[in-house]
Amino acid sequence: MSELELESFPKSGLLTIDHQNSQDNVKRRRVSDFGSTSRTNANSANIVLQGSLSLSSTGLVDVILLHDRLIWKNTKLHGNWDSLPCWRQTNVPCELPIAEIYAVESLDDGAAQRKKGSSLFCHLLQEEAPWMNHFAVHSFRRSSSRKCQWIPKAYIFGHEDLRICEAWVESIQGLLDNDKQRPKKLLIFVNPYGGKKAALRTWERVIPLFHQAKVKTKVIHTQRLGHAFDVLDKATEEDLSLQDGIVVVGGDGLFNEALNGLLAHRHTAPLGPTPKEVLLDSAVDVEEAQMHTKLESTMHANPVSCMEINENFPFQADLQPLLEENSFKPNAKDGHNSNLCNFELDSSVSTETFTNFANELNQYKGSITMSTPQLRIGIIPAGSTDTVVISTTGSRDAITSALHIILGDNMPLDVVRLISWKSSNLSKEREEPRVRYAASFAGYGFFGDVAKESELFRWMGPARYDYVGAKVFLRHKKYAAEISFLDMGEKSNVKANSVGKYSYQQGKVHTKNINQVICRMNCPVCARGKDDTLTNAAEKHPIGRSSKTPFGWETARWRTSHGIFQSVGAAVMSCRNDKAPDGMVAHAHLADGLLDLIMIRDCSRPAYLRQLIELSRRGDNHLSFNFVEHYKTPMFTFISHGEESVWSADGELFPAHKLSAQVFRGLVNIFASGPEV
Ligand SMILES: Nc1ncnc2c1ncn2[C@@H]1O[C@H](COP(=O)(O)OP(=O)(O)OP(=O)(O)O)[C@@H](O)[C@H]1O
Repeated sequence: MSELELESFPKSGLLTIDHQNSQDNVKRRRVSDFGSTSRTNANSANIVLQGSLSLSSTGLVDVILLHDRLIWKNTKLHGNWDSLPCWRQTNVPCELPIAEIYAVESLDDGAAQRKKGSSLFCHLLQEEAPWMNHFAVHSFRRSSSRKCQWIPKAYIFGHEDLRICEAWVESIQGLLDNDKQRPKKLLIFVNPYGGKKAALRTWERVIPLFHQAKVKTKVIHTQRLGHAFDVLDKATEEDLSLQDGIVVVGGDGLFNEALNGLLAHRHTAPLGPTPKEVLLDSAVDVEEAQMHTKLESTMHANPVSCMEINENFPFQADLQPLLEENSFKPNAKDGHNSNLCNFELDSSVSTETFTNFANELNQYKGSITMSTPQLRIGIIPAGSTDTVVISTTGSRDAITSALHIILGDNMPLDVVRLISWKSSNLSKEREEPRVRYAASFAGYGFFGDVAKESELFRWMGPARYDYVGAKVFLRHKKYAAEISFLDMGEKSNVKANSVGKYSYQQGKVHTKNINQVICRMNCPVCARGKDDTLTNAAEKHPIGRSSKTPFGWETARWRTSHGIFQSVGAAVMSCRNDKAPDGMVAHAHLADGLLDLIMIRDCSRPAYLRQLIELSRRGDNHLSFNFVEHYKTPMFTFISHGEESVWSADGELFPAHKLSAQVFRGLVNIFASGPEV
């Protein structure tokens, strides 16, 4: 049988049930994936079931169930299925991807009566014969006014023969069950304390969706800070293997706890480049500080040596020649004050050395020692900012998030590992570093201070960030620090050419090198590195860039920035939020293996205010201030020289003295598919 034609449809009953083919895995295709060819492949091999049914608000329809979608058409319209130009004229979607059906259920009399209140089909029910049987196909529609928001929508089909309804339910349910990505069992953490303290109500709103989809849930109401972390950290592999995913009903803080609880003892990777081991206390001795800066830069110039140094504290004698070889010069333009010096060392990393290091990290990238490494984390937003959920689904809506989870959406997410190194001048013995993971944002200086102080005002709810932000801004503190990072050659701004002053760039500047692709569903940038394996890692950058790309890894080099900063931010994702709908860093990606390092140097209050407003309103595309440096990097190290602030990593506060950070591409999987628009 070639293309299906409407005339070939039966006027009642069932034609075909293809049980054999219905065992195939469901193709996870969304409406947007079908394109113009969508209706041309309805051939007999694809058909699971077909027949005539009644559809609420439409009347009698001819229906075909394919392996990847459900198609129906009003029986009054005749002609070839391929050449129907005005399907949409009925205002009813006629094609529903299986990947967008979250549940199917028989409606017994009771359910049908309950549904009578629904405007969509009460009319039909009243007009239909009383012996009519019904079943509901639960899907969603996309909101026309709110980006990426999904609204549940039920399609009520009916037939006078109960067995026919049951056959349809069974067949559709079979296809849903065959989709192995859909979770069957979930562990849920509800934080009654987060955001506006509405998490319990939020959870109650979405429970019916999970019931309809027959997803079993085990719910834990968190009792205290760290509760979710402890549960997941202490969970045995057997406990975890019983779950298909972890869901948090809360904010970024609770998500961060779950993330860390899963990774703390299960992720292993070499520690990578470290900040220097000796404190440069307040940089009183500038000469000494410069010497250490030189040494540090030398270490960074050779990452493999750097890792060896980790093992052999304090420094190896054989580093000395390397140290002498490297040229080191203060940046003369900025050298008007030793404390404001902007030292920079451009040391190209040899291809071989870098590839070795990249391979080593790659080797450990996926090494989560968990029996269920594909365990996904989901978020139902009930926090104060909900950055992670907005950045990964495009919407701050509990129902939308619940639907993503039930449908089993899956995407990898970059995670940055932050290591806070503790050591003191008095004792040169190394202490155990403190390790923490973050998926959205880590910040120092202004950002750290706001995160720290806002905890004292939690009773204010989400408004605490505005209040504390204003307070910290007025204090206008500055911090001496040194940041070394692997510059991937994608920068959105020039280096500061004057420290302590500010001036605005004219027009659109310095964005030509930055990747302008906004991260969305099926993002090509995030997809680029998916096939990385150890075997081809030598030919590819660890973050997935081909060596042929203009700003690929052959241009990577270590840089060191040294001076007075107002804040340092590391954004792992775009950090969308209500105030900045495109994200604080609009061009950041969810799974490209890079973070956006934004260093804001000393500047006047008005300049800083303007920069903050620009950053929060319009994102990084407009960071055209010359006291702002913005680089994409997979790793950096940080040392504070003077008065300390704290690092805040997704709300978790860190001692700030020495820190190193590496991004692990796609380290965890989440229940999301990226913003659709
Ligand atoms: N019962 C509880 N009492 C006190 N704190 C709790 C409790 N349960 C969880 N917490 C802690 O509350 C912190 C914040 O929670 P959450 O992230 O859900 O909300 P939020 O901070 O308001 O939102 P956001 O992180 O989006 O700004 C988490 O770190 C969590 O550990």
